[in-house]
Amino acid sequence: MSSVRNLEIAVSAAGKAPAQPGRPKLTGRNVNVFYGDKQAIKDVNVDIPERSVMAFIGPSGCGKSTFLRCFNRMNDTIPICRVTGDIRIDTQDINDKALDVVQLRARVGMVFQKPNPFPKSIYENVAYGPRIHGLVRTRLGLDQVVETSLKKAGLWNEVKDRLNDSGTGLSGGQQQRLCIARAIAVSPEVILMDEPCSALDPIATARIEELIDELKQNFTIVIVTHSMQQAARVSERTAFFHLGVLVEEGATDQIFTNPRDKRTRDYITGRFG
Ligand SMILES: Nc1ncnc2c1ncn2[C@@H]1O[C@H](COP(=O)(O)OP(=O)(O)OP(=O)(O)O)[C@@H](O)[C@H]1O
Repeated sequence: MSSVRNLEIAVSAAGKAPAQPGRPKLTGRNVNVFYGDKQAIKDVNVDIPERSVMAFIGPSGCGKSTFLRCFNRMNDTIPICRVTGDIRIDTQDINDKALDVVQLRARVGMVFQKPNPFPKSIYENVAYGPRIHGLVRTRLGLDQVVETSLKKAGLWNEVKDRLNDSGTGLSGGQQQRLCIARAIAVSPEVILMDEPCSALDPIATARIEELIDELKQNFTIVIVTHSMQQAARVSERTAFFHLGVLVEEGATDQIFTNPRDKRTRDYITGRFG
């Protein structure tokens, strides 16, 4: 990366208010993740403050997505994957065998790299979660949740006259906002975002970034991104991973302007990765 680009990242990050971490919403202590014999996450400790945005950055394959998936037990869906350590939402042990994973995933929603609306109407995409979780029992209540969720996701004005059209017929950026509305509809506390803009053009990306900025008033957001500019723009805190290790975590402006670790400095100045 050129020094000019790096300077742009630093300037963008330095313009943010200094981030004093709030009360931790998510915590990980001595977290290790294995795929068979291969260790993907090595003894990671982190506190993720509530109602803020934390970005996970680092070179491809360093374990960002693997670690993100620990917070809603999505790694359970990979048979060879094994997670150890203590991972909590508030004081609740996420890996507690007695914990209802469906309920956990309502509390900790997820938005994926590729928008993945159900092949159903726009309305049904948003209404499905509240209905199966029994959050709303009347049609009027459901209408209200659909409208509120689409408004919070910044999509209402674009779709309000065609709620019965298929969600898959929307543009990529609209589909991603529909997926965010779907996540919001079950009133989560946390939204995990795994490279949510990587399939989007710059305008759709800017729209999602604005949305993230609004959503952090109410939700704790963790975003995996390959774009350091994006991390600098949207996050209060940034965690840099390398080879499965959380090398450095701190206020985003500190990570981009004054990293403590040489590996972080090398990555953000484009010397590797
Ligand atoms: N389902 C899987 N089975 C086996 N190994 C896996 C699986 N998923 C990830 N890995 C391995 O775990 C390591 C971390 O992968 P992960 O996808 O978490 O990294 P990442 O930092 O998110 O990468 P990227 O930025 O390329 O998405 C890699 O070595 C990867 O090959």
